[in-house]
Amino acid sequence: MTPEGQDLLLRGGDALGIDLTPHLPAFAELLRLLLEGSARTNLTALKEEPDIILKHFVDSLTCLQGGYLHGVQRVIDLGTGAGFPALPLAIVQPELQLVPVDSTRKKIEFVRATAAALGLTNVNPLVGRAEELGQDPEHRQHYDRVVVRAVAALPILAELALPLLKENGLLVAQKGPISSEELNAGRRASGEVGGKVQVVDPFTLPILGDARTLIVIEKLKPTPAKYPRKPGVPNHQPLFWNGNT
Ligand SMILES: C[S@@+](CC[C@H](N)C(=O)[O-])C[C@H]1O[C@@H](n2cnc3c(N)ncnc32)[C@H](O)[C@@H]1O
Repeated sequence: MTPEGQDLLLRGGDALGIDLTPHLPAFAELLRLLLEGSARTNLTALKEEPDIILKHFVDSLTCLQGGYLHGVQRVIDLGTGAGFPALPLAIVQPELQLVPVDSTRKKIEFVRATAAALGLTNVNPLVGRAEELGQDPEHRQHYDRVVVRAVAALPILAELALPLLKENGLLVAQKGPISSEELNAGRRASGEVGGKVQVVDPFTLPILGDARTLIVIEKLKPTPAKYPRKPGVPNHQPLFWNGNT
């Protein structure tokens, strides 16, 4: 990582109240592996150092705002892609037990190899679909938190994530700006699957100023057995929602 990149990362961390100085070597290695992996296979659209630092590393850490991940253990990252937000979280919060999940095997292979190279023993990646894990007794009602960044519209996320949570567990969703239509559908869908939207927090990404929204949905009661529906159905027939994802 260049000195300019280090400076960006530290400034981004400062804006979130996190001193990333002790983690500079891990993030530098993550950057190197991501650039190397992206040259071999299509892992992420971002290829430039400043973009990766701000839009992947710092952006991933914005889900620590509000303290929703403090004092918890089992955290599943649905649709982790190349490992975001799971890998930055695992670096900064080693006490979290993280399960990054993606339906694309090559992405999970990258996450597994990268976690091993970084010595992150708190990361257990899994190839799978959220719809299947949500009906698997090993995973259903098993997690304290679900984190999810840039995967689907809110009503879809509610159906995919809530079955995986223990009661009083939280879905922490990192999104861009959200329309009132999507939010209303997300509220109704959350109620349908046993949860409630508790927090809608608009903020801007440090340094770049891009609009972001952190949404927290609490699971209040068990999710009806019919949810999540079969793979693909939540996306094609989202609960209470006809908009674009
Ligand atoms: C736009 S990428 C976002 C990746 C990562 N969260 C990030 O912020 O960089 C969405 C990822 O979600 C995965 N995905 C979408 N639907 C999924 C599902 N139902 N189960 C598991 N993975 C899913 C895709 O394979 C893709 O890698």
